[in-house]
Amino acid sequence: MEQCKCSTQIRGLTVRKRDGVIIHDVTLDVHHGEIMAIIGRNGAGKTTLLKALLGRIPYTGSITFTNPKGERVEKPRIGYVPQNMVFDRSTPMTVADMLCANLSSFPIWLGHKKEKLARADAMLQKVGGKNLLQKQLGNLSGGEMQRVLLAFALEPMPDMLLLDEPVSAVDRKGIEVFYDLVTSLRSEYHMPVILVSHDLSHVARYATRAALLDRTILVSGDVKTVMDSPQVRETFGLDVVGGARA
Ligand SMILES: Nc1ncnc2c1ncn2[C@@H]1O[C@H](COP(=O)(O)OP(=O)(O)OP(=O)(O)O)[C@@H](O)[C@H]1O
Repeated sequence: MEQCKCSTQIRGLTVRKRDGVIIHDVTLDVHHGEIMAIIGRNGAGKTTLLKALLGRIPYTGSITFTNPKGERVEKPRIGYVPQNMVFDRSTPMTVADMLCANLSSFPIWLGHKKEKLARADAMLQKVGGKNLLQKQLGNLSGGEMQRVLLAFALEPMPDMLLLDEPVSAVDRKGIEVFYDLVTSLRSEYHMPVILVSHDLSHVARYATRAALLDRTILVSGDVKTVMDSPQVRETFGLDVVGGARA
């Protein structure tokens, strides 16, 4: 499989909405092969930063993607696992319907072609969800839904993966399985991952670098440096020792 390619350079990124500035002058580099955790209080602008990276909202400043040779990549493939997915839980739609719809323009009510179903199954196997194919979306647990969303984000294999609080409503075992998967994607495909999280112990355990955002980047660097910084202690109001609550 082709190795994932994109590093990103964010320079002077500012997002404004009617009520004023949401994020201001954000400058950050994320290199391929690293898991960059974005941490910060509620409303600090973390999701807004991801939306700007996805090109879903207008911004000023620049976001540049480059391959390992330093060449610019104009349209990188970016996989996104959102904070949550709002949908009608009574929908008869199955995981197979969702994944196959992503794989073809064939209307799902006409059934699925065998090869698409096999591919959807392979996508699920990659994320440890091999028995989920025929389940209805409304019957999935939080952890199962996260795996389906991850499978969805990985087809086609992206150049960069964005995860927004991917483990809310997921139990401890499910969280570990999810992060182990993300870690293996990083090592197997050298995929850069940007992870928004409130859980500092997960950040300490799984991220390679971190940045504290509060409308702008207050501190960034290796995880320990960021965790030990006065800015993080002040924001989260706790002693952080090696990334865990003291
Ligand atoms: N479309 C919008 N219009 C106006 N304000 C918005 C819009 N989207 C977000 N905001 C505001 O921007 C701020 C940052 O929101 P954002 O969702 O990026 O924060 P966050 O750090 O991800 O928060 P949380 O940790 O609570 O998920 C919030 O005050 C929010 O109300």
